[in-house]
Amino acid sequence: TRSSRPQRMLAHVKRHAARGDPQSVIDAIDYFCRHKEWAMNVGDEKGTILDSVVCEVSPGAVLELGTYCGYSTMRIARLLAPGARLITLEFNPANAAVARQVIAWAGLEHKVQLVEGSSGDLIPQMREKFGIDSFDLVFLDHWKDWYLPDTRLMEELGLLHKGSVLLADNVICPGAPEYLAYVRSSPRYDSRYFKSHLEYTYVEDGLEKSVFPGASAGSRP
Ligand SMILES: O=C(NCCCCc1cc2cnccc2s1)c1cc(-c2ccc(F)cc2)cc(O)c1O
Ligand SMILES: [Mg+2]
Repeated sequence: TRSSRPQRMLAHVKRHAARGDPQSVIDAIDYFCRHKEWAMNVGDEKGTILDSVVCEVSPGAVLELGTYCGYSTMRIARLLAPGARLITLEFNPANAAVARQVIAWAGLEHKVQLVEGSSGDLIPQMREKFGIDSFDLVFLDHWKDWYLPDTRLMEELGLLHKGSVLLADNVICPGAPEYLAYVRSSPRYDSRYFKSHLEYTYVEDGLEKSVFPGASAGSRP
């Protein structure tokens, strides 16, 4: 049967990127998506903003919701300190299979744990299955109407600590209006919009960076 777009993307990576060189894999995917076939990676423009947030937070524990082909997974993992860990969740097994190969081609598999399944099922298992106490950084890039319920779930499970950073892709296109309203409305959330463009296009999109206030915030002093 006809190959899938992620499979064609992987073939392009194997042909044009150097094994063990994450930047060459990132560049190959950007070239493929800009000049051959559009795909929903965070892309180079928003990717630069993602990089700057990762460097600023220098997280020990990162959760990525939505792996797709592993593009943002690599952008994050290549910047992690030794011993820091990235757990990334992907719902679609075919995409997960491509992502594993992309991440391996970049030589980043030892920094990344890719888990297949839905965030609603997996987030409650983070402690028992992955020994995670809390996340320093969460990159939200999965179903847009799941950003808010999953954020509430992480709050309720105590998976966010004071200063944890949430970085959400696509808050304009396709959009996550309920999530935006939530993180922007609470006076104690420190939320900021980084205006950019939908990957590989001139359409407006952006990333919302929200610093979690700590469980006690919002209650009376
Ligand atoms: O849907 C998008 N990403 C989500 C895929 C969700 C699959 C998963 C669900 C799930 C549940 N639990 C755990 C893991 C996961 S992974 C998406 C779409 C566009 C886009 C598409 C067309 C268009 F015209 C304009 C923008 C751009 C983007 O940057 C995107 O990220
Ligand atoms: Mg996205």
